[in-house]
Amino acid sequence: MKIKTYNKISKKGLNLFPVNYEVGDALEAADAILVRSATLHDIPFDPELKAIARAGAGTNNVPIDRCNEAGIVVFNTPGANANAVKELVTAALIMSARPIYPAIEWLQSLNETADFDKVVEKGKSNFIGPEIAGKRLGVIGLGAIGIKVANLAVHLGMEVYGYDPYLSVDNAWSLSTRVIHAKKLEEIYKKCDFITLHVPETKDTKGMINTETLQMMKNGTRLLNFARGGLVEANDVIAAVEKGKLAAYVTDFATPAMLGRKNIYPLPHLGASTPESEENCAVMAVNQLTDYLENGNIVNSVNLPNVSMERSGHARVVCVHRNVPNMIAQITNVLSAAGINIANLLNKSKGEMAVTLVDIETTAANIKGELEAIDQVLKVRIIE
Ligand SMILES: NC(=O)C1=CN([C@@H]2O[C@H](COP(=O)(O)OP(=O)(O)OC[C@H]3O[C@@H](n4cnc5c(N)ncnc54)[C@H](O)[C@@H]3O)[C@@H](O)[C@H]2O)C=CC1
Ligand SMILES: O=C(O)CCC(=O)C(=O)O
Repeated sequence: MKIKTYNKISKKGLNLFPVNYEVGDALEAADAILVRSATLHDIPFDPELKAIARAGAGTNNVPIDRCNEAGIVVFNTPGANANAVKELVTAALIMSARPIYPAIEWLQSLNETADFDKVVEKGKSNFIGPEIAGKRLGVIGLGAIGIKVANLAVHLGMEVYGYDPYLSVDNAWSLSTRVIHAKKLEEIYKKCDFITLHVPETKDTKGMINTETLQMMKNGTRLLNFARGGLVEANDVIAAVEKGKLAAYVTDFATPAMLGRKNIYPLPHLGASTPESEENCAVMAVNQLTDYLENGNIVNSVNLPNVSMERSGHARVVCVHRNVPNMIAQITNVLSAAGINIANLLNKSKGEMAVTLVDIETTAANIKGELEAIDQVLKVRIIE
């Protein structure tokens, strides 16, 4: 198997690939891609490409529609970098209130003088900022990161409002009972002193922070964006900071126009940049990819269902297809016409996509073409 990497991926993960795998950033005709933040939108996919693993959470750098058309499974690593992001957001929360960055900048600019201590003591009055305890924090998106941020903020003495209309049952169990359920985004915008974004960038969330929504916020709101740049209309946010509507904007996703501006604190997409998170993501991504390439099992895919079946029989047929009627019958008809006995079968669907795993008693290399010819079948593999 050839695994093409598009970013620097932790060795701890890469070392888990079977020894006969070729792994590198200059491979042609790759069987799988391992990527962090590099965008794959303009990259043509080889017919051999079976899977893409995003070592991280957000998959908006992967063209999911194109992957669906080609039967390519896209994985991510849910939660693997959530603690790293939570810790940076905690720093950002305090940085947005206490002018730590300008204070350091000012101090660094001082020259050595006899009255250094006096100058420092006098100058510090320019760097007063409020405490976060007792203030209201709105957390938009209560997934792996949002939950950790919300729970921590409760411990820091904040009154926390959470908004997530798609909150999963597992996440609900992990959320502090002291987090107040905001039923509408407006509630967060109107009530909160601090707002932090933890939603994926989708067609629903793109540009959600704009002149209209900023207008609903209290004067002097502090906004944190460690989710995606596309969630905010950059020019509207800059204008809101200029007018003081936002007292601070701290973001992992700066635009050039945001640089050098007072009260805008840009970071170079550092949320997941800890050794622990880089290792967690790489290990999870490599294990998921290997299980798919070796066994057709799927765990943590964003476009295909989870399927895991113990290997039995002689070989496994992996069919990725559209979620339409009569697929199992057509696949098993091809097998039975070839006199192949089925040892086990599993079929699952997710949205418009589905996968069928069939363990068979004999080899089936000769029927790959027939399976591929079935209408709505997107990718077929026979794993011996
Ligand atoms: N700065 C960085 O380095 C990192 C940034 N991220 C970004 O943070 C995002 C969230 O990451 P995780 O918490 O790990 O993902 P997650 O998938 O665990 O959580 C996302 C949450 O957003 C909710 N959601 C989706 N659409 C929504 C909407 N329209 N309104 C409100 N809630 C909505 C979902 O129900 C889910 O609970 C990622 O999609 C990614 O874009 C993630 C990791 C690192
Ligand atoms: O890998 C990275 O550094 C970025 C992480 C990220 O943005 C994500 O997981 O969505």
